[in-house]
Amino acid sequence: MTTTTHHPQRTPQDAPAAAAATRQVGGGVFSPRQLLTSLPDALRKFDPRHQLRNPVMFVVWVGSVLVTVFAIGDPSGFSIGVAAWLWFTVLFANLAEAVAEGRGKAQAESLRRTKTDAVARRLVDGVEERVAGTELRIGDLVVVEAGEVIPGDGDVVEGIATVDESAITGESAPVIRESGGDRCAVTGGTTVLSDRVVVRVTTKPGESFVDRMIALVEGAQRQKTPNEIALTILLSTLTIIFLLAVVALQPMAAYSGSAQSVIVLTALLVCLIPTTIGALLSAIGIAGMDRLVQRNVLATSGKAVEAAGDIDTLLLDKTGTITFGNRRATELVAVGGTTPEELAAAVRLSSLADGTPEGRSIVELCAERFGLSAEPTDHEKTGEFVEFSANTRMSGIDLGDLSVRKGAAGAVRAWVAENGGEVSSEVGPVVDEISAQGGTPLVVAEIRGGVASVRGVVRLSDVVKPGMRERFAELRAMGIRTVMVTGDNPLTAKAIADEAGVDDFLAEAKPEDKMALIRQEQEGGKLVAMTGDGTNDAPALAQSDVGVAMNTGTSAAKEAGNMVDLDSDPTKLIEIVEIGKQLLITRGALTTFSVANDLAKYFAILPAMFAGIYPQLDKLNIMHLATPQSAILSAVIFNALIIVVLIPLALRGVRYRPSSASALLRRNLLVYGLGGVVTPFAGIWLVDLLVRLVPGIG
Ligand SMILES: Nc1ncnc2c1ncn2[C@@H]1O[C@H](COP(=O)(O)OP(=O)(O)OP(=O)(O)O)[C@@H](O)[C@H]1O
Ligand SMILES: [K+]
Ligand SMILES: [Mg+2]
Repeated sequence: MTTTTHHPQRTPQDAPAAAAATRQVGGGVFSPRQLLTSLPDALRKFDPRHQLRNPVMFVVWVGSVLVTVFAIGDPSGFSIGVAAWLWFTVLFANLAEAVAEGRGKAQAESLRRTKTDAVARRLVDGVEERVAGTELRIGDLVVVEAGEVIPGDGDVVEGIATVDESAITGESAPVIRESGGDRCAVTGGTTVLSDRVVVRVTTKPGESFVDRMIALVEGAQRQKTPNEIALTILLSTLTIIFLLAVVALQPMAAYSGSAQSVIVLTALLVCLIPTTIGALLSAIGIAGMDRLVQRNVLATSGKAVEAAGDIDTLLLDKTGTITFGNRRATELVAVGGTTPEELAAAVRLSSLADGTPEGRSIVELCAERFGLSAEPTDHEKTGEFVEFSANTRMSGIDLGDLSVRKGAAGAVRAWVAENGGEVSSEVGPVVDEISAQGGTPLVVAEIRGGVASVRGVVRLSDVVKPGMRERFAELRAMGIRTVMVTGDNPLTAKAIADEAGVDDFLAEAKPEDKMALIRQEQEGGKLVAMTGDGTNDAPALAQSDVGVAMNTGTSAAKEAGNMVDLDSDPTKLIEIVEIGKQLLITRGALTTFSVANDLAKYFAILPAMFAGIYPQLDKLNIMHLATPQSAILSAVIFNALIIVVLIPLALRGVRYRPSSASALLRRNLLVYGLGGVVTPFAGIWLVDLLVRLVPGIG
């Protein structure tokens, strides 16, 4: 069997770059050709059932039908022109959504290719049988050896292997997957490169990670977020107000002897209701998800992506998130007259059945340094193993009248005291020294012949991932407080916290403490993000507003969170926050633009419409639009074209630079508010120059 130490560690810095290179297929820059390739999908969206989901565009759809009926009854350049351009308005909105969805399709395609029909070697009562991967059920055990594709999602329950996950992560460096610890989860469709593992299947066929990923990037599972629903309600309200305003116009117009036709009123209504944002809203949301996928992050909810834009506090677990997480025994320190050999014998015994990476590394160290066997004798097999848990923070064995425990210093001290023993004064300084250096001390104690005593300390070493400090500084600049939460002791926690550069830390945290800390922050009105990898992080990941599970982590962690980072890079949250902020800003900016745009159109068209009856209004017709008809048609055309013009911005997103919320608001009001007022005047004037050439209009 290989050991984990000699494998190259992939660094979180270069992973996203490599992944991005392979992920350019679907995303990246917008090209006008996408408008053409998405046309069939856009046409399918004319289905009224689809339109109903978007009240603003549904009104346009109904208006188009209405005007078409009238245009057929009384065909003219004007009526046909308005009808055609109203349909174009609906088409352009459909296109925006179809283009956004289309970018995910290419990614989905490349993912589908990983769904090979792998043959599984299922274990039934220790006997292997070959079945199709699609026949696997939750709980099945399968054997996978070097060169074979893992047939389904699951947890490694036996063995250790290097796995090529490039099919999913785009990252070519192999990763280590092993039983017992926080790095046990494997994904169907990835390939085992070395060794042999037994995997317990954790998902049903059709509901695997890749299946869900495909559904996600295709936007098939997209549901409106609470923010989107709120905005849709606001837009619908505006639509109703404008509908009433337009209807109220008619008696006024009739009174002055110029009752307006249904075509004109419908055209006016469509120009006034917020069609720009109505058309682009869904594309903005899909594009946000897409940007995440391109950064190798999978979000299961759009709500989480939005929440990421407003995060105040980020909690990170230590082992496996801030550090690489392959915590290994590197030294044994005997205390109180115990010889190193005696300590090794005791700690080996306590770890023989300990399947965690820590436990196995202890057995390996004892074999390497003391020549002790890594396999239990028949007598040792009769012992009762005490499994490690994050709550007890201890593990060990009871064998006849001998009991051995190893674990966190506090937990083992308490165990010794409970059993009437005394802790040698040598233990404290050793524990403190290991902790101060960022190592994790495991204290080893025994009850032998009825006497409880500490025999020594194991040093577990782990390495902080590079580049953490700079990236936490970036998070600080974005106004986000970083807190490391760990089950480890306060001294170790402090040493690692200092090295990594987090703002604060919480040590000796049990799973429920991590969750309580999140609740406490949330009760103070804060939005909390959490990154973690372990089963003991799962409750906290579920409680947090944004729960990012490391891909290297356990299935429990991945299920509990609402995002998975395929690169297992805890500082990925910086990009997640940026994407969230960008999403919120883009939506805000385009809403501002849309509403300003609509109000401006009101003042642009009305004077031209009524100039015939109220000649004094002609002074307000500052653009000197040719005729009321050309003014109306020009406005409808402009109203449709602006949607297409803004598709690239909706997909790309408004750029986010760290700055205060009020500065950002001021800038956006200036650019998108003022821009929204001015553009229609210029745009309608330009379109009018062309439209007036159409016979019967100018
Ligand atoms: N196999 C083991 N046997 C005995 N004690 C262990 C074992 N593994 C870990 N411990 C002790 O239990 C403590 C708590 O472990 P836990 O997994 O809850 O947190 P952690 O891995 O240290 O930190 P994090 O929460 O950041 O992952 C560890 O710090 C260590 O002292
Ligand atoms: K409009
Ligand atoms: Mg842990």
